[in-house]
Amino acid sequence: MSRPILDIQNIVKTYEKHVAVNDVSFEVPAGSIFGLLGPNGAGKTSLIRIITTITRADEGVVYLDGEKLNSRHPEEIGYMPEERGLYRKMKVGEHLTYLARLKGLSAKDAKTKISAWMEKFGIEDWWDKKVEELSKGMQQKIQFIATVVHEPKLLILDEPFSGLDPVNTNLIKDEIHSLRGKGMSIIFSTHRMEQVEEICEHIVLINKGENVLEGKVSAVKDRFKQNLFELEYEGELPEGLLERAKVIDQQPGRLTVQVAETAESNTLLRAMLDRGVFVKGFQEILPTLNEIFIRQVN
Ligand SMILES: Nc1ncnc2c1ncn2[C@@H]1O[C@H](COP(=O)(O)OP(=O)(O)OP(=O)(O)O)[C@@H](O)[C@H]1O
Repeated sequence: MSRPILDIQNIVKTYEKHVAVNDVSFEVPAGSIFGLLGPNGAGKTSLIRIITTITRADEGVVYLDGEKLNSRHPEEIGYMPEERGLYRKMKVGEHLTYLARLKGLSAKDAKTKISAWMEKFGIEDWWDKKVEELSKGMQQKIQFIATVVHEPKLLILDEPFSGLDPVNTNLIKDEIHSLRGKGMSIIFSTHRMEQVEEICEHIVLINKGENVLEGKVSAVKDRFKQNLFELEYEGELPEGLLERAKVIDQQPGRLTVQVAETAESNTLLRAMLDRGVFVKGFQEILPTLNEIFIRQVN
């Protein structure tokens, strides 16, 4: 396996007496979109602030691309916090240039790259607009540009779609996929599990400061599956066909069953076909990440 972009080992963070992060370890595979999940107060922001060197861990160590976290690393990370922080009185172009310069870009490079992003988003005429003249969603696009303009190795996005309409959500989503396609690694933190299902390949679930679940989304779902299958058919089901399966739900032409083990679903399907049932659909029902999240944090 290639080296992870981020290797988090035994991180502990305590605020006065409250342990916000309690011995958390996980790896973020390079070039992946990784979901950092957990309920309110789980410790996600505390972890992100350690990764971005805003605060220090009390214990543990973080490696970015194989190197122990150090003062050069902020230039290699792009962080879009949930609390957006743009200076309202500054003009958009000037503001983006200022932020890009902080991340190490030359004035010339900053201008070229910012202009390219503004053009890509169709907002090139916003250069001289003041931040306060922009709507919340418009400011969010600016914040996204500020986060990615220096082409960081690691992008950390906290609720990047909050406040965006569906068109702009898709625009940012497409950009996230395109950046990932160019090799960027992306940590995505959100409470919207359907977005995680859609976007992330790996996840870690933090609860009460601890890592309670991690892995590939497909493997996590597999681990929590309950051998449920949905069948769509035409006609009547012959007597005795469902003897070995537990019927969870039965509607005309549609059946949800639970079998003792996955292989039994094949036996059931074969029995249906052998007995002349016209099967229109047959599929396994895997738990949603939302269901898994709720089960794990309760
Ligand atoms: N500066 C601080 N001082 C004291 N306690 C803090 C501080 N920052 C966070 N905490 C506490 O640490 C715990 C973890 O907070 P954190 O912000 O990391 O959670 P989170 O997972 O990001 O939550 P959310 O999803 O609500 O943003 C919470 O109990 C919070 O009250």
